[in-house]
This record gives sequence, structure tokens and C-alpha cells, in this order.
Amino acid sequence: MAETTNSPMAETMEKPPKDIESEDEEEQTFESLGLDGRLIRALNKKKIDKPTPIQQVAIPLILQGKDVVARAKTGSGKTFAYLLPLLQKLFTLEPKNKLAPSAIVLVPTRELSQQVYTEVSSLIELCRVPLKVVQLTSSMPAPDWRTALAALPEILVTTPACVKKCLSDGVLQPTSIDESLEILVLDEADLLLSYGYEGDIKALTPHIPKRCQCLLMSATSSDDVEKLKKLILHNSYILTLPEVGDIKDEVIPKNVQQFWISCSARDKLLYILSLLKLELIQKKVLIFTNTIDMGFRLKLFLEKFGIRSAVLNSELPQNSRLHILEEFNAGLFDYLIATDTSKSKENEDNGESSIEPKKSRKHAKHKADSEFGVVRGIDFKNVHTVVNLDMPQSAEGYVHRIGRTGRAYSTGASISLVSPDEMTIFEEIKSFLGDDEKDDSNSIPPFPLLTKNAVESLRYRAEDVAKSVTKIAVRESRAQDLRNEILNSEKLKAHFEVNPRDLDLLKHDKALSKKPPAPHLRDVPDYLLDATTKEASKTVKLARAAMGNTNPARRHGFKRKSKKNKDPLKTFTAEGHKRARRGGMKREGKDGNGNHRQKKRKT
Ligand SMILES: Nc1ncnc2c1ncn2[C@@H]1O[C@H](COP(=O)(O)OP(=O)(O)OP(=O)(O)O)[C@@H](O)[C@H]1O
Repeated sequence: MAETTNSPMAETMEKPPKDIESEDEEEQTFESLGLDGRLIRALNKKKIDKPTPIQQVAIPLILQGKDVVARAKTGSGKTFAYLLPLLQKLFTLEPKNKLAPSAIVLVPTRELSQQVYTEVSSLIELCRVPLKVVQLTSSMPAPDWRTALAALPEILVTTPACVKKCLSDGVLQPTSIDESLEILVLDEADLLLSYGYEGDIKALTPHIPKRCQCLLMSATSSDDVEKLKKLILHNSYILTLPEVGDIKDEVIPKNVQQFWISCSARDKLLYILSLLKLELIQKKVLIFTNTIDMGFRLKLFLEKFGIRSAVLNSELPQNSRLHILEEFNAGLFDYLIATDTSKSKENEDNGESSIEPKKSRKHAKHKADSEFGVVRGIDFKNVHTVVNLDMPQSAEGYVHRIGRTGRAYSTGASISLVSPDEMTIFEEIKSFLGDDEKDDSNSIPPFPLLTKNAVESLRYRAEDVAKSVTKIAVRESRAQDLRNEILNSEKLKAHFEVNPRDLDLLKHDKALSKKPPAPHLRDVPDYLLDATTKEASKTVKLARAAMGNTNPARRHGFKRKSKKNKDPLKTFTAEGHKRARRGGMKREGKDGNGNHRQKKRKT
């Protein structure tokens, strides 16, 4: 479908945007979309039985061979929207002696590459079809690329930089790509250029054959997506969900309730402790910090109160990061503290960038990884609450953090702790989202369940403990954790090559401090709790039980549709049993209504 870059067809014939909302009127099923029975059965085994809106529109078009640009909000199921028709097309492809893959999926980060690879492998296994998929990363030695590609896989999942390297090292021949490539996918397209892949993509485009079907998936629209469209696609269907116009709806899933808490920077540890210790938020919880030190400070602080958590940041070795994600997704721990550092100048030489000199890469081996992508596109399973301990630097960053909850048909909540210094960015975020004081459904209200009294009851203990988490303690823990994880990483690598199913062996939420938490800090004594807080906590627990969230095994099952109304954030305020200022149901659209989540354990 696509022309090459120098085609005279470039920049022409863009089809008008499709109105997805109107197509969504009648209930679609995977059968009615024309999906192969094997894929439908595979989806059923994953407890997925109804296509999401973007899947409803994208799948038939992709099956028809159209080039598609799909823009849909975070967690809307874009991966299956392209993977399912891609696999179906490969099922029916004439077997030829192809020297290059028939399908290439380009993603911006190694984490995403692993995620997509796992998803494709699992579908292939469930469908019992003889298709092969490989994943290549720039950190692999060139002989490994050769070995992987010598198996003649039908699908290659990788980053643009890696493809360019394969081309320049002669591991992939341009003529083979020209003969073989049928489908090219640019996933998280809005991120590819910002990760510095423009040159790498340009190196590939002249070799993309005209018949190759090109798909571009993204969560937001940006100049970068436009640029890529011009570079790769020339006769595409543009799918936007929902239609441009309602900016807020465009970016934040309707099934996520957003709240904020005003507090001083100094009190942030006290507030997060109150939220967790008084059980006012639902698990699993993903907490964002802006610096790695703050992540460790929080971990050490919570540890003193008997709350175990794991940290995830760009400094950790890749194996460990992937493993932490696997364990969190599998429900082995409930609190993950993520530092979503953006690509910084000092890190640039440790990524997939193909121009990097070998020496600097070696030197930067354990420095922060510029290809690390905690926020964008990573599918954290069953996160109910996202907490911004530090506010993100941009509105876009906010959207992608919040997008880690409320994925597909599940519900979620977010709480931002906003200090006076962060009010400017908070205002920017609100205006980006179209926060409207007069329209309840468009605002970020204060979190209703945490009272001043409840916070003050914990102040003395929190401040006392916070003092003991000194800069030196943080630095030591950070170094120790890194040492542990490097060791883990080496062990993981060797061990998992032989025993790929033994991923449960290593725990990442281990205590960092040598002393166990003092018994009196583990539990909050009854006399410290006021009646309102007790009631709020009880309601949250009830809601958790009603939603099947009480234990990991249940968490991996379905949530009942009718139970969602029991979410206390929609029915309770700390002042009493008044309905919360912003009724969640009001915001629920057709798409956000179902409660059945897909919960799968990665193997
Ligand atoms: N039809 C469906 N029904 C239920 N769950 C689904 C469906 N399709 C996908 N999912 C699940 O929804 C979650 C989010 O999907 P996915 O990662 O594809 O979202 P996304 O749109 O790519 O999000 P992001 O923009 O953040 O990358 C995944 O866990 C996926 O397995």
C-alpha cells in the first residue's frame, strides 16, 4: 500500500478520518470483524471476548490490507488491534523461501519490544500455528542477530536503531526486505522520533516495498506522528478514537478517576504513608517519583512501617527491569515505585542509538538507560491506583502516567500530591485536560477520603522515621540495590536461558534496611484513627472485596460489572456519605462500562 519516500504520491490521498463513534453503535464481536477462529479461541483463553472500540474499527481495515494510522488513548487495546490482523494475514501467506521477515514491528524501547514479543509468542502458541517470531535488541552481539534471523522468522520485533544496524552489518539484506516485507508496524509512533530514531527509520524506508502494508499506532497526536506518516504512509486511513474535539476525552480514559491532594513538599512522605497505611486507596499501586533518590527514600521510609515495595528505574539492568515488571504484573507485590526519568543528554550514549562509540557504551554500562520506558506503552496489569508523589514535568507525562491504570475495560484512580511549587504544572495539566470548574465531569477534585485529622495522627511517627532516612542511607541503599540487581541480572540471564519458567525465583521487593521495622510502626493503633477514617478505610476494603481484589489469585480473575458502583471513590466523601463531588458513573461511557479485565500471567 505504501509508496516509498521519494514517491510522487507522497503527501497525497489521505482518506478522511473515520468516525469511530458512529461505527461503534452496534455491538461488534471478534467473529463479526472477520477474525480467524484460531485467534478468537486464543483470545478466549486469555479471557478476552469483546473487541475494544479501536479494535472494532482497525481490525477489518487492516484485514482488507489498508494502511492505517490509529490514534487511541492509553490502554485502549492498540496492540491487539494490529497484532491480530497481522497474524491472520501471516496465517494465509504463501510459503516462500523468504530471507527476511514478512512482518516487522518497530517499538521505541526494549521493555516494549519484550512486551510485544511476549504477546505475539503467546498468541502463536495458543493458535498452534508454525509461525516464528524473534526479538532483536542493540545490546545483543551481532552473531546472535545472525543466529536469530537464520531461523527465518516471519515476525521481527525490534527498535529502529537495531534494524539499521542489521542493515549496515549485512545481517539483513535490503533486497531480502524488498522481497519479503508485507507488513510494517510502527508502535508508539509518537515516541519513536522523540527517542531519536528518525535517522534509523529513514535508513529503512527506501527498502520498504510498495506493496508493504504500513500501520502506525499512537496514543497522542503530535508533529512527530505527522512526520512519520509522511515518511512511511501515503494512502492511509486515519482512525482517531474518540474524534478530535474533546481533548480531555481524547487523552484520559473515561474509567479513571483523577484526584489531587494539596500538601507541602516536606509532607509528601506523611501523606503517602497515610494513604497506604490507612488503606484509603486500592491496590495495586504504582507510585511515580521524579528522581531515583526519591524512589529509594520512599522505599526505605515505607519499609520502616512494614510496607514492602519495589523500585523501578533506568539505572537497573535490563533483565532486572523486565523481571520486576513480570513480578508486579503477576501480583507478587502490590507497591511499585517508578522513576520515569526522561532521556537526558548524559544518557544518550547508552541506548540503541546506532552512532554511539563502543567505548562510551562500555563506560556507561550501568548508567541510566535512555531506552528505558516505564510509562509509555508499558502494560502494567491490574494497577488500580496511580500516585504522583512528585508531579510530572509535563501534561503529556501526566497523561501517560495516569494511563497505566484503567486499561482496556478496567477501572482505576489517580492521586496527585501537589506542593505549592508544583501548582503551575498542575494548572497546566488541568487546562490541557480541559478541567472545567463548572463541569464536574471534567475536573480533578480533591481526594475526599483523607482527612486532616487522619494525617495529623500519623505526623509524629512519620516525621520521626523520615529523619532516619538520611541522604547517606538513601545513597547506600541505592548502591546496594544496584549491586543486588546486577548480580540478579547476571544470574537471571544464565538461569533463564536454561529455565525460562523459573521467573518467580527472585524477589525484588526485598527489604533494603538491615533492621526489621519496629513492631509499633507496623500497625496503626486504634486510638490514632478517627471515626471518619475508619469508615473510609472500611469502605475501601469492602469495595476491594466486592471487586475481587483481596488476594492475588482473585485479582487475576474477572471483575463483575455490577460491582463497580461500589467503588468508594464514587460513593463516599470524608465529610460523610455524600456522593463524591464527581460521580464516576456520569463519566462512564460505553467503552468504560465493562469491568472484565484481562489478567494474564506472563511466562
Ligand atoms: N478486547 C479486549 N478486552 C479486554 N482487554 C483487552 C482487550 N484488548 C486488549 N486488552 C488488554 O488491555 C490492556 C491494554 O492494552 P494495550 O497495551 O494494547 O493498550 P494500548 O492502547 O497499546 O496502551 P498504551 O497507549 O498505553 O500503550 C492489555 O492488558 C491487553 O491485554
